[in-house]
Amino acid sequence: MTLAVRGVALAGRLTDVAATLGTGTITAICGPNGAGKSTLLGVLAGLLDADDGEVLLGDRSLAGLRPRDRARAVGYLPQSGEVAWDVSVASLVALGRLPHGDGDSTGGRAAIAHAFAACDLQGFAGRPVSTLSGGEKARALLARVLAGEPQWILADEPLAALDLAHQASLLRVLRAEARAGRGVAVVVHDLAVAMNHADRVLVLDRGVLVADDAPAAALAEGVIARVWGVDAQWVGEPGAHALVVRP
Ligand SMILES: Nc1ncnc2c1ncn2[C@@H]1O[C@H](COP(=O)(O)OP(=O)(O)OP(=O)(O)O)[C@@H](O)[C@H]1O
Repeated sequence: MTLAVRGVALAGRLTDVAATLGTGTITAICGPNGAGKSTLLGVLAGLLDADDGEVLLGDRSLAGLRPRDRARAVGYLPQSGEVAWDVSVASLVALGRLPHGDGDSTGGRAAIAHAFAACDLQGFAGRPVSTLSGGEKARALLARVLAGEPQWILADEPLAALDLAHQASLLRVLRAEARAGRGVAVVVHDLAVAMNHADRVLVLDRGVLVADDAPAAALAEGVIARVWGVDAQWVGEPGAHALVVRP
């Protein structure tokens, strides 16, 4: 089922943005600081109300869904991983089953176990969240999203706090979730990650969607020069590109 924005506008943040995201794929949302990436993700998640336009899940308005149905459909991982209560990692991840109300059922427990394994959290179950490092907490918060088995995973800079191995592992997890039929949209600053791992890239510039295409086209050197104002060159091969920035 598609997730789409139509003519979305939010004063000073987004201007007439329209895009349709498909399940089974990873969409990267890129752009300079302040371009509107987090705002767009928040609108797609139904957490931010746009001044104009609408968000559609399939042919239904996201805003018209009951909160529980919306939470089952869309899992959102915010940029800043604040946890209001100092619960254990096990309790935090189990919260992902809240929209299903089945944390104690066989299916619920299996989903939680899958999320723990996917995020490499074995051994952390009893730890209070306040004692985790930044990267460990980021993995616990992602596990909460995965435990909910949402149709859509919307993640705001999920790689930012992760070391190299856990970045690679997270990208594998997101690819597996996409292969399983979910839709994945991630905000990323690392354009090489978007180039090598996304199926599609949206580029925002000052609130305007300026590219919506396969990575090689959306992140062409000319687009990077225009949007980021940086003289950069792609080197390497498809799937293993690196971006060389000329000073
Ligand atoms: N709550 C808010 N109220 C008003 N303006 C906001 C609010 N949050 C963000 N903005 C502004 O909206 C614009 C887009 O912000 P947004 O956080 O979506 O950008 P971003 O592309 O995610 O940036 P970054 O890469 O720095 O995280 C920015 O100019 C920002 O200052």
